[in-house]
Amino acid sequence: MEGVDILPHERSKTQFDVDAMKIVWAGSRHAFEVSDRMARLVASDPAFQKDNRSRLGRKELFKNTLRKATYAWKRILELRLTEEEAGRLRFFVDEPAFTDLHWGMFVPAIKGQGTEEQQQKWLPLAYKMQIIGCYAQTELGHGSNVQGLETTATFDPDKDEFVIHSPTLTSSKWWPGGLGKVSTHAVVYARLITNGEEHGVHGFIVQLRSLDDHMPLPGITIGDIGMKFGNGAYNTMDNGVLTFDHVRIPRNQMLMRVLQVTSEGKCVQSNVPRQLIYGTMVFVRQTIVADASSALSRAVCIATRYSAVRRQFGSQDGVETQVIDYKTQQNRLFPLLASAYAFRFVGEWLKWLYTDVTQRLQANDFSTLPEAHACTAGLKSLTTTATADAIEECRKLCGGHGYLCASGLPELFAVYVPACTYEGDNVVLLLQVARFLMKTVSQLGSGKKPIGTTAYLGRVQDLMQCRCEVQTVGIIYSINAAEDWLKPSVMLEAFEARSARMCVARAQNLGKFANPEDGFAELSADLVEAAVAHCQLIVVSKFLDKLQQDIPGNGVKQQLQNLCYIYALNLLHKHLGDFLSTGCITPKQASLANDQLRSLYSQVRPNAIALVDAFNYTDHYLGSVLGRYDGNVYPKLYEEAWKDPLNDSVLPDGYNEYIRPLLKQQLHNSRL
Ligand SMILES: CCCCCCCC/C=C\CCC/C=C/C(=O)SCCNC(=O)CCNC(=O)[C@H](O)C(C)(C)COP(=O)(O)OP(=O)(O)OC[C@H]1O[C@@H](n2cnc3c(N)ncnc32)[C@H](O)[C@@H]1OP(=O)(O)O
Ligand SMILES: Cc1cc2nc3c(=O)[nH]c(=O)nc-3n(C[C@H](O)[C@H](O)[C@H](O)COP(=O)(O)OP(=O)(O)OC[C@H]3O[C@@H](n4cnc5c(N)ncnc54)[C@H](O)[C@@H]3O)c2cc1C
Repeated sequence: MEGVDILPHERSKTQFDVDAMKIVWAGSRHAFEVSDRMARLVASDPAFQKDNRSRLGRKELFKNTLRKATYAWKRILELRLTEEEAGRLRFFVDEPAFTDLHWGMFVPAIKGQGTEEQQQKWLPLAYKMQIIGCYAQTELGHGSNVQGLETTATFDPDKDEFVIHSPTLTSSKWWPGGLGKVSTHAVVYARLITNGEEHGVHGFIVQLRSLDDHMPLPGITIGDIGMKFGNGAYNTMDNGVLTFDHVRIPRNQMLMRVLQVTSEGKCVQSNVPRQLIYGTMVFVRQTIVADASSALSRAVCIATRYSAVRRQFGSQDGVETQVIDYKTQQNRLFPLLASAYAFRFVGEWLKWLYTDVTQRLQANDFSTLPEAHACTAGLKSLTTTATADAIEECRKLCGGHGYLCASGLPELFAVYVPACTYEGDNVVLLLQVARFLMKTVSQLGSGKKPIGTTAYLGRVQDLMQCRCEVQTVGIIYSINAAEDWLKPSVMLEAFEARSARMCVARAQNLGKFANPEDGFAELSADLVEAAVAHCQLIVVSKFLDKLQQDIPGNGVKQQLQNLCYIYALNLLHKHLGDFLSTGCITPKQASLANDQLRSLYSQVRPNAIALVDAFNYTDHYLGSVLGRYDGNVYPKLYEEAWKDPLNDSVLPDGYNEYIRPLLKQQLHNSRL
């Protein structure tokens, strides 16, 4: 069987209702319908063509992005799309652009940190795109350490204005997307100074460019920071540099939900916590988790379809084996497939958590903010690291052809990998989670019961005390056969115990230091491991929770169960050292877990193609010859090669200048 016959044959083996799975993946029938409509709209419009991106020079590429982004906006208005539809349309256009920062950070910053009055003034302008905004926080010399920003906003009571200034080279704003060439406005983060006193970092709405001729306003120097990793990729974005030379803005352009500055320069703290200044980052981190499942599922879809099409080495009847049938390929690919689903569900849950904390904040209940911060920071870190690694693994899973731009994977990797850095470097964010965990553990003795995602720390403490005498044989008695690993309570217990024990052990080690900050710095690598264990537990537990829901569709739940256990058992295998060294499981139980994992791979194998079809990606969105829905890989790859500009002529440019003289010289020398 060749090419176009393979994937239909694979699909005929499916053991579940793919249409029902599509709805589970999308989150609801409504979400599925919106996504499906927007994906088709984009795919069918030649204006959104994207297959030439990697061949364009920077200027052409950027102009092309401007064209697409403004055309997308025109279509959004013409079709009167809802906010949800517009978001999906931009998603399927699949080209990083200034609009991501305008809608994704500038608008949320004003919503989250602006007063009612400020929102009323600025949001309508932003909603109509009469102003275009970006989020200017990071500086050349300071990114992770927000408290270390140098830009100043000094209040001048005589004029009722703030003076925004960049005192040093290192205080230049550096990186903000959309800043370099497009934004007319920015939310700029700067140290507030009133009456000679410092009041920490706050956000200010600053106009950067004239609304008439787009020229930078007096005192503002602005430009693009230069080419980034990869061809095409994130180079569609104008990440920018910006300096201020005593730029004046009215007092009412400081975002004042957290702290108000009066006309006398007095600071009045409102009843919301200071940390809300970081609120936009919490919001964006939550969306980045949802995006991780999109990027990962896209790579996995390409690698899975291609692994079914690709054959290597013989079988007795002369037909080579589909590479997807090799256990090694399954062992690399299926955990990534499972992770895509796992991240989807934890992303759904995180969205719920974010909505919940936002509603509480509006009612002046700030109690869940630390947990929301820890969860968004930790899950952003966990899912983006795993996704970036997974995209690269998918490229390798596609062998040599994965290295071709036509596979779609090099560009996907180049676009995706900065997610490990932006919106908080992943290690820095895990250290935030570790701080939260250590604080929680330190409060256990005081009788304060941990809640939410840390509730298990209270429970497992009890468990550790009452079963300490049997620790050498593992704390989970009930695993005596491979199938025992398929019990949700067993899996949860193993992950909870591992995380709790790692946290408690780290807390005990911290206690040995006279100065806790010294201890934290010295043990930070260990603390990061505990934070990872905690975040992995959250993902596993939210997947298990998902399975408790009513999931309609023939065989759908069974497939999700298989994926959930593959996700968890693969993690267990990868982090076996943690599980064994903390005495949570025995080597025998670990070996049973591996047996179970292999058995699950066999169950997923006939459904693999349908499980990636359930993502409902159009060929346009996938942007991959290897991942085509019809599996017609080789003829299309062959066709694609001829489109390369090098093949425009038989003889390359430079033949007469270089190749011909070289060959002639060799000929001449050989005749001597
Ligand atoms: C396939 C294509 C995919 C495309 C994907 C498209 C996605 C599009 C989205 C975005 C595009 C990219 C745009 C990128 C934008 C940016 O990068 S913007 C800049 C982001 N910058 C950062 O994230 C900086 C990271 N640093 C920080 O967050 C902080 O400085 C810190 C590390 C948290 C440290 O803060 P601080 O110095 O103040 O330190 P602490 O003393 O540790 O904390 C004080 C207390 O505050 C609590 N805290 C900290 N942060 C928060 C928060 N965000 N919310 C709530 N609370 C917070 C902290 O826990 C301390 O609490 P405690 O005192 O009770 O212990
Ligand atoms: C594509 C892209 C888009 C971006 N868009 C924007 C934007 O729109 N607006 C904006 O304001 N910013 C933006 N940024 C900037 C981004 O937020 C920062 O790059 C990010 O916060 C990391 O900060 P940094 O670059 O200073 O890294 P650094 O903090 O300098 O990190 C360097 C290394 O030091 C380590 N490190 C740092 N601190 C610690 C610590 N305390 N303990 C242990 N290790 C540590 C890190 O793990 C890392 O390995 C963007 C960045 C990129 C790459």
